[in-house]
Amino acid sequence: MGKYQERLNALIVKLHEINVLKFGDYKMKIGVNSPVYFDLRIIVSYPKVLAELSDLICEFAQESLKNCDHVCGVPYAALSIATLVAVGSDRSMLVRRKEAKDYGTRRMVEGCYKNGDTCVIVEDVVTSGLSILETVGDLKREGLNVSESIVVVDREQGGAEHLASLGIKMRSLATLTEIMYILRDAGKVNDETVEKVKAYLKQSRVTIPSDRVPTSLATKKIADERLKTTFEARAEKSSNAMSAKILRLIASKQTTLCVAADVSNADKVLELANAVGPYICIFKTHVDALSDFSKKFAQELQQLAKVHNFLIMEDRKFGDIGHTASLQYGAGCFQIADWADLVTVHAIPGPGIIDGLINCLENSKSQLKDRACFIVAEMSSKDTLATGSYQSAAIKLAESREDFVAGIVSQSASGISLPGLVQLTPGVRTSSSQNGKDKNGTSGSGGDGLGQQYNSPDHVVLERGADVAVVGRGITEADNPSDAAKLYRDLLWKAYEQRVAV
Ligand SMILES: O=c1ccn([C@@H]2O[C@H](COP(=O)(O)O)[C@@H](O)[C@H]2O)c(=O)[nH]1
Repeated sequence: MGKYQERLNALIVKLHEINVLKFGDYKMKIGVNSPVYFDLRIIVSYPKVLAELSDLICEFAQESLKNCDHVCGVPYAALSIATLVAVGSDRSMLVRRKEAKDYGTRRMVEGCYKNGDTCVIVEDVVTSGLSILETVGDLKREGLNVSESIVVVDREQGGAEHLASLGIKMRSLATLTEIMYILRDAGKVNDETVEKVKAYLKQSRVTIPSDRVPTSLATKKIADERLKTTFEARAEKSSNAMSAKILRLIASKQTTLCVAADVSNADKVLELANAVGPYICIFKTHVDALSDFSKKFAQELQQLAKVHNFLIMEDRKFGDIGHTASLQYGAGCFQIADWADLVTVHAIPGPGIIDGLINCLENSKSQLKDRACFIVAEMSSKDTLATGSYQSAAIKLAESREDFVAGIVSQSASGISLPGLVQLTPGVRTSSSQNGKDKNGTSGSGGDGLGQQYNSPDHVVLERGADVAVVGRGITEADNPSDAAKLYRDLLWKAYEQRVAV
C-alpha cells in the first residue's frame, strides 16, 4: 500500500472516531433514507483532521489544482476544506453566496475573478450532485468555466453520472463502498454493516428533477445540440421569419460571412458591396460614419443586395428607451427602418427597446415580417463590461422576444438554446491579413491596438459557436477585397461543415 493510501485509510478511521461517519437511519436532502450518514461539518472542531484531509486533497488533485485559476467550496460544509485546499495549493478562492445580498455589489460569487477564468469545485459528500450543480450554475452565470469537481466521499448514488452528463467531471478521494471496506479492515464495522450499506446502494440511486438543474447548465447541453444542427434544419425550427430567412440564405449560398463596411464614403461602401456581394450573407454598415449618406445611397445598396442576394444590417446598436429608439429607427436623416433588413440593439434598456422598434414599424411602410434585430449580448473588445450575468440576461431577453429578435451578437454560444437564433460574431481576422499591430496572441489573431480582439475564422466557428462571422478590416484593407471575401467565405464554410459533421 502506498503512502497516500495509508494516510487516506488512517483519515477515514479518524473520521469514524470523531463521528463524522454515522450508522443508523438518516433522512437525506434528496428525500430518501440512508443507513449511513456523513457529517463533515463538524470537522472544523478538529483542526488536525481538517488539515490532513485538505492536504490529501491537494495531493490527490495536484494537477487539476495547478491548472485552474480558482477553487470554490460548495457552501457551507465544504467551505473550510476548500479554504485550506486553496491555501495549500496556492490558488485563489471564490465563495458562492447562498443568497444575494440586498446591498452593495449583489454578487453571488465573492472574490476576484474575470470572465473565462477556470474554477475547480471542492465538495464534502456527493449523493445526487445537486449541490455541486447549484454552485456551478452560479459560477457559470458569472462567466467562470467549471469542468471539474473534487469530492471527499462519493456515495455512488448517481451523482458522478449526473455531473458528467452536464459536462462536469467528478473525482472522489473515496467511494462509500471503499470506505466500508477500510472501516471493516480496521475492525470498526462488521460484515453485516458492510452488506447492509451495499444492499442499500444497489436500490437507492437518486435522480435530479430537471427543474432543479440550473438553466446555465441545462442550456449548455441544448446549446451543444444546436451547434451540431445544420442551418437548413435550424431554419425549420425558427419562429422568427427573418432568422429563418437568414439561415436559408446561408444554406443556399453556402456562406456565413458578414462583411463590415467600416469606410467613410458612400461610393466606397457601394463599391465594396459589389465586390464582396457574391460571397456574403450579410453586409453590415455604420451609416453614421459616412460623410455623404443619402436616400439614393440606401436605394443603391438595396439594389446591390437584390442582385447579389444578401441582407443589409445597420449596426446601429440602439441603446435608448423605446420611444427614443423608435424615432432613431424610423426618422432622422438615416430612416434606417426603410432600408436595413436588420439592426443591432443593446439589451441595457430592457424589453422596452424592442417594443419601441416594433412600434416604429407599425407606423412605417416596412413590414414587421421583413425586419428584425440582433441583441448585443457580448462584445469583442478587450475588458468589455458585457459579461457574466449581463450577458445571460441579454440572451434571456433575446430568447423571449423571437417576435422581433433574429439573433445575438456574441463571442460564445454559451447560454443560447433556441435553434432559430443566429449567433453573429465580430472580431474575426486571419493573422496573415493583419498589419502587425497589437498581436496579443488571441487565438493567434491579435488585436488592433484600440481594444478590438481578433480570433481566427476556425476558432470562432468551432470553439465559439459563430453562425455568422463579421470580418471588417481583414477584407476592407486587403489588396483585393473580393478575393479576400472569397477566402474568408471558404475558411468559414469549411469550419461550419466540420462543426456539424462531428
Ligand atoms: O462586439 C462587437 C460588436 C460589433 N463589432 C463591429 O464589427 C466590426 C468589426 O470590424 P473589424 O474591422 O473586423 O475589427 C465593426 O463594424 C464593429 O463595429 C465589433 O467589432 N465587436
